[in-house]
Amino acid sequence: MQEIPQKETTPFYPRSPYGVAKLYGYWVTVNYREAYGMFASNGILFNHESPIRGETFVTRKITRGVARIEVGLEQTLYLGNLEAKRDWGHAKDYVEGMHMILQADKPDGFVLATGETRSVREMVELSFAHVGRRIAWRGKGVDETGVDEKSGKTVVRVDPTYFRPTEVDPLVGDASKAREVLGWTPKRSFAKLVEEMMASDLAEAKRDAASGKRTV
Ligand SMILES: C[C@H]1O[C@H](OP(=O)(O)OP(=O)(O)OC[C@H]2O[C@@H](n3cnc4c(=O)[nH]c(N)nc43)[C@H](O)[C@@H]2O)[C@@H](O)[C@@H](O)C1=O
Repeated sequence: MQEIPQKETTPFYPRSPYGVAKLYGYWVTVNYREAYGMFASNGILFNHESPIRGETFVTRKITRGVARIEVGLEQTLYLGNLEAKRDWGHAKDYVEGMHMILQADKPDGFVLATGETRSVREMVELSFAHVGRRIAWRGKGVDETGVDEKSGKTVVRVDPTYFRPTEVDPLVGDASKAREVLGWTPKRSFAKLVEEMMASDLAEAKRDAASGKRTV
């Protein structure tokens, strides 16, 4: 990581082919703006989540997994790096931010982020707390497990398959420019985001349980 927190002027250091490809999009936008005077802006959006987030991204994987464990459809949630930290915001705030970027007086580049980080571990604890379960962590590294204090069952395990070859740690944004120039600030808290995702995934898990659907 080149600078913490990351702002518009922080040098890019992409850590995946996907990140590398995004830099093409970033610079071609700058180029069209500077070369042809087009209203072309970049939004540099940190992680933004919601109940309709894809099931393989870690926030949704956690809320969906916890809900399915709660209704008895699954036993265990397998995760990668529990210490990974992200700046997770609510997608609705980011969509509002994108709209504001396009209404600005002039085109430019803006970081949209909450400025707060949480770990995967915290996300797990908060999600289980929504169904009244406290997690006790036992062991270390790949052998670490999360035990539901109420039932004594192991509900979280580490699977190294999910480790990233080049982890970005910690990822946290500074959205001061968006606040000062556009008046954008995220309105929805992390706790509210998790609450919304858990409510949605619990409803879905209950529907799946009622219809006998047990697919992962
Ligand atoms: C800003 C950026 O945001 C997103 O990309 P991402 O940050 O890679 O999102 P993610 O939810 O896959 O991983 C978040 C963190 O969670 C850790 N982690 C632990 N255990 C598991 C695990 O079991 N699964 C996954 N997926 N991640 C895990 C993993 O190591 C990583 O540190 C996209 O919107 C992307 O489009 C984008 O632009």
